Amino acid sequence: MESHSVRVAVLGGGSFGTAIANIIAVNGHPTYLWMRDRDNAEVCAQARENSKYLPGYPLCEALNITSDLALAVDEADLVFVSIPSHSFRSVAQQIKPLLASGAQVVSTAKGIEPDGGFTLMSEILQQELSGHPIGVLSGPNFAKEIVAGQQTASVIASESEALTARVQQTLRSETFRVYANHDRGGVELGGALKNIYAIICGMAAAMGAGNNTQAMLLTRSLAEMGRFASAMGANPMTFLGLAGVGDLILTCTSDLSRNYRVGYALGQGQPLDDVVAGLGQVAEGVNTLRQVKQKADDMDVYMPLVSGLYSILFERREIADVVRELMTGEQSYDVEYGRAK
Ligand SMILES: NC(=O)C1=CN([C@@H]2O[C@H](COP(=O)(O)OP(=O)(O)OC[C@H]3O[C@@H](n4cnc5c(N)ncnc54)[C@H](O)[C@@H]3O)[C@@H](O)[C@H]2O)C=CC1
Ligand SMILES: O=C(CO)COP(=O)(O)O
Repeated sequence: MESHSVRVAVLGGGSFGTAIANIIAVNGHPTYLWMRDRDNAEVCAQARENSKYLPGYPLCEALNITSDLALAVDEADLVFVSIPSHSFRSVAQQIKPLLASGAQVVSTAKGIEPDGGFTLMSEILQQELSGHPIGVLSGPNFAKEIVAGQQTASVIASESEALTARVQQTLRSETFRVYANHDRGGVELGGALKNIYAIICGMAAAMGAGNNTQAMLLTRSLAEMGRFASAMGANPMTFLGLAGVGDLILTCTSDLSRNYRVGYALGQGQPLDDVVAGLGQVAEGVNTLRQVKQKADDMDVYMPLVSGLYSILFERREIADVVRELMTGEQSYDVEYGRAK
């Protein structure tokens, strides 16, 4: 436990923000969970439960739940931004005038800014909150399993050793373990990219894919992730860690994943807009697919699974035709880090 208490703000009263805020409050640190909706904040504070996102899981009595952003952020030593990528920049801009100097800021979002510039969430924080130490938290972390007390590991990535040490101390518990990594870009890309492949694996499962196919998809997904990350200057070895293969396996094999559920529904023939609208939570993989497809084309990075899913979701191609094309295309190398194809 950190020698003194750390004042923490968690922004975003959804599944993941609520889960990590609760851990930190249970650990005895003054913790504020900010959610934008005042009525929802008051109901959660009274009920000591986030019934919309994590029904049935009581929240620590010491956890402060508020819709007052200034109150939440004021004098915070450490701020977690658990806001979906579509609104991430606007929230970062809102806290800019409120942050104490030296406050450390950590993104938990696993997405890419939707404006087509391929901006990562930590890059948004750097742009909007320059001068503040920045980190990224990612890994195989289903919020529902965290609050259920399942043993979980996560990774905090930052150039700042002080930030990684503080996050490790603030979040650690008997059921939550945090590993450090210096490759912030690689950890962040891992968290974002895996959501694309979760959609693919959910779709395959809905269509009756067996274990052979799931194993092939997981392996070739990892190959594409490493190839793309290398082209982006990240360390491909990062993808052998929790934010890479760890989160890929988790999210591609469980219907606890929103992205997996989107893919499954698509595999059953449901229209994308209906599926996303019916989810009630964020599924970052749909936007990430658009951004990664564009970036891979721009950089001429070979990502057949990304291109195949893109053609199904946005070019109305039949799944069966795309699968046939992928299976009968040019055969290449198994492990090809450093090779173009
Ligand atoms: N780092 C990790 O291991 C994990 C990260 N995540 C990521 O963290 C982010 C949040 O995920 P969840 O909490 O699961 O999403 P969620 O869909 O459960 O909740 C999103 C929350 O953001 C709020 N929100 C949306 N737009 C907003 C705005 N403009 N201003 C203020 N609040 C706004 C919503 O009201 C909701 O409370 C996502 O990018 C997700 O991929 C999710 C699970 C694990
Ligand atoms: O990132 C997650 C688990 O690590 C949550 O995945 P989904 O966003 O697909 O639910």
